[in-house]
Amino acid sequence: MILNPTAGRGRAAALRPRISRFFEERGARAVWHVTRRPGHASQIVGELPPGLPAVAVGGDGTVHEVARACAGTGRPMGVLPAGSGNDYVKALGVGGDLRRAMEVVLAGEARAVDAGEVNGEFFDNGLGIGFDAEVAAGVVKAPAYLGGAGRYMWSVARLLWGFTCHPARLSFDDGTAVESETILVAVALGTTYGARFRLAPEARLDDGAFDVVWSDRVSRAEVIRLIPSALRGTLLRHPKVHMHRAREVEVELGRVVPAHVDGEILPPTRLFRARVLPGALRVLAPRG
Ligand SMILES: Nc1ncnc2c1ncn2[C@@H]1O[C@H](COP(=O)(O)OP(=O)(O)OP(=O)(O)O)[C@@H](O)[C@H]1O
Repeated sequence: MILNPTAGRGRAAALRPRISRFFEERGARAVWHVTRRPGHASQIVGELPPGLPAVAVGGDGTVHEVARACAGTGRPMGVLPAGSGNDYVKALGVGGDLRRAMEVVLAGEARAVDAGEVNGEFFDNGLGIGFDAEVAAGVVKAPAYLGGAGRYMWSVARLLWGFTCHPARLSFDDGTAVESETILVAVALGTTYGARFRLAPEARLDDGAFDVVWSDRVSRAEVIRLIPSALRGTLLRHPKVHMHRAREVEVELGRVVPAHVDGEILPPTRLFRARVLPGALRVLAPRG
């Protein structure tokens, strides 16, 4: 168990006795490793005996660090949701319920799923460029009492007054290229971003491809109307929202635009080259 004690605003640490008890009662023993700083989870996993499963106990930041260290090694990764954002467990088909997630870790099956890489940075859930990343960066300023999804909504609302669309050229590995002025580009492996927003409702973790989602130029009123669609997962029905499935994508922006992978902010740049790493991760997922 790779526990980030700060995840979920400190709530993750308090889950430890409950998790230990669950496994003990079923004849298994949880061995705990507690992270001390950002990046520590990857280091801990790198030092575990080969083949032993590593279970991320935290939010998507912890999953990102554990996944990065497991990718390409054959080591299975489990996830126990204990953060303020728990997007990856939704893509896995586990959901946000801790008890169900513990059952999957104990009795699920190891499945190969895709990961991604952009400008040399690993990701397991998605790359977001533009509005998405500005929202992720703004979440840290939101009042703590709002909780995960509430803090994300707070950041969305705050940004609506000043957002701009970004000139972008998207080139895909099948030779297709499009130019647009978009509010964001999501290069998605998983379905869900920012705790609740289903930006890529049709994405599958094991199809060997990204679902790349972008928009035409949109006004503030249109963005406000798009938010409920993003929450419901019906975004792709909107005529100004587009999706293309690709193994590789290059996104060139007219100017430097903020971007993130799995919620972690990337160094500023105008050019993003992303490719799928097919089947690079083994994850503990529900059987069948
Ligand atoms: N001991 C630690 N002290 C401070 N930060 C840590 C520690 N261990 C891990 N971290 C960092 O905490 C960050 C947030 O973790 P995580 O995403 O798992 O939790 P969260 O509550 O869901 O956070 P978020 O609100 O970002 O979704 C990660 O980027 C990780 O690098």
